[in-house]
Amino acid sequence: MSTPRRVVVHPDADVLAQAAAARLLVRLTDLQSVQGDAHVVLTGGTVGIKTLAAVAASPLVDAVDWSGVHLWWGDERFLPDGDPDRNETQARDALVDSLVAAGALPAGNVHPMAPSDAVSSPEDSAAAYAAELARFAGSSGGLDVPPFDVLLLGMGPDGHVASLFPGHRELDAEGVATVGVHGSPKPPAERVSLTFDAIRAAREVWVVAAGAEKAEAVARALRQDDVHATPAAGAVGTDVTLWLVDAAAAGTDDA
Ligand SMILES: O=C1O[C@H](COP(=O)(O)O)[C@@H](O)[C@H](O)[C@H]1O
Repeated sequence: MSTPRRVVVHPDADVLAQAAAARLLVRLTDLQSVQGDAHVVLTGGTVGIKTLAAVAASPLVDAVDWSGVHLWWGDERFLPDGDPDRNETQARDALVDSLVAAGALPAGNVHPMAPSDAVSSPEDSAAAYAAELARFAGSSGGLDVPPFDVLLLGMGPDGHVASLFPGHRELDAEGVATVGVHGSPKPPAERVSLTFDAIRAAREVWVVAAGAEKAEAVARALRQDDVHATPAAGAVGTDVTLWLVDAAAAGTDDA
């Protein structure tokens, strides 16, 4: 079912974020030399947001034609619009709003999940997102999602990716692109997430993880543990599955 996982180890979280940002910017410029629109799925989390800040600060940010880039989210915390804990809010602050304000990124290319003050439940938000994803779906059949070029995922110390948590029933969702999530062990309890079917439709999946507290989960995921115990083990792309980690998360940090 999977492409081989490639692992790149960087010295620390800062270098990891800088390198992931550079990799994303180069990937986008490469893609734009051979195709029209590019679809990127953003992640929340410490390294995910640090990476977006590094994109914003890079001189290469202007090498990308952002008018041809669509931004999606892999998961969202089900909170009111503008809540500082929303992945959307943090991504907007780190990168997205500056690109929109500069006129580089059309506001319509930004596709957030509906917040809790716009819809009444995580399920409603998930359904609305599935419909938005379907509007941009390719013609290749399968799940109705856009042709995701790069899908970024952070990973929690418990091995969760997006809002797919160990032992939760959403891990087994099939034939749907999105799910509402209740009872998340990491606050807030209510969330919205892409499913594994949607994640695995992406050409390239990049998992970014830093810190010694994630080393055990990284090791379990890389030895392809059961996804019910370590959801990150199930995150694979159709062409590339890339793990971008720091030395502490790789378990090679002697410090
Ligand atoms: O809650 C979430 O956590 C994960 C990982 O976050 P981190 O701070 O441990 O890096 C993140 O990937 C996910 O998108 C987010 O909603």
